[in-house]
Amino acid sequence: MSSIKIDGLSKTFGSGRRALQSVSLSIQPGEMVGLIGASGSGKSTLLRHIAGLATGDRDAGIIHVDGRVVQRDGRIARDIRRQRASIGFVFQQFNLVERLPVLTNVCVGGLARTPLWRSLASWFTREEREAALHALARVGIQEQAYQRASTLSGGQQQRAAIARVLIQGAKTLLADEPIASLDPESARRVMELLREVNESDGMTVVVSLHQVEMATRYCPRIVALKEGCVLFDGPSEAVTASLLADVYGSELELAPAAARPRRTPLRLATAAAVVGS
Ligand SMILES: Nc1ncnc2c1ncn2[C@@H]1O[C@H](COP(=O)(O)OP(=O)(O)OP(=O)(O)O)[C@@H](O)[C@H]1O
Repeated sequence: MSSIKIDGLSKTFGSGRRALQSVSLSIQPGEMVGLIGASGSGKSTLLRHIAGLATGDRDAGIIHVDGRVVQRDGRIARDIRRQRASIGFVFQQFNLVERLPVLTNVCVGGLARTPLWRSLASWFTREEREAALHALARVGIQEQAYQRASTLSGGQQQRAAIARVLIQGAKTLLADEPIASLDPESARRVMELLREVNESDGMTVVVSLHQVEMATRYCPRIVALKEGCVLFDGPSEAVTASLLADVYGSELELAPAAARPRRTPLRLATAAAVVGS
């Protein structure tokens, strides 16, 4: 059974903009997939649809996660709250409640299993707190557990967000440009953490990234979107310069040299050179 199965998903926004066009994908349990594409190609829209945070066009598409329907023909499944408990979502901007302690933010990951009144009162059991501390230790920020989330660096906040997904007990982790606001070292640590969660816990990870080099380094499988369509779906080793030129087009041409993909694999550097020349 696929971890994520998407069949014929299309999404047209009110403006008439077709953000996704007949997208079909099948992702197996334990895969780590990098989602790449130029700005506006539909990466965030696709991730939000998988998580049931947005609905596709009517009569166009069905999404299963762990064998259960998330949405069908533009309608969200009735049991979506239960479904969401098994889908972790990490955002570019961390989505922590800044005035609350890190520990509370992480405990909230167990929300689906917690009665609403207890969550609202920020009242968690000792077991829940211990589990949150354990998750914080795993992501390497246990010493910050009692600080307000706002006092953490960007990288630490993103690691807290991942700890929250660990508490959630999610089988699938969707990460929407999780390193876009981070410095290179923090970005590397977050990507290492995603890989660790993927390999040690067998969690399925789908991560959208602007940095092609990061995507090919950490994700064995790459899915490239262009104008809402799947342009490429294959192993990262098969990502070539000409593919990148096709995926990014003028965006790659216009990007400052420092922002272009560099280094390994060699063909990525070639892509920048070819397209930028
Ligand atoms: N709420 C919305 N209303 C109207 N159009 C939208 C909405 N959200 C996204 N779009 C459009 O859908 C297309 C896909 O957007 P999306 O954010 O998924 O792209 P992306 O690949 O994630 O881009 P980026 O890398 O810049 O974040 C874009 O043309 C965008 O303008």
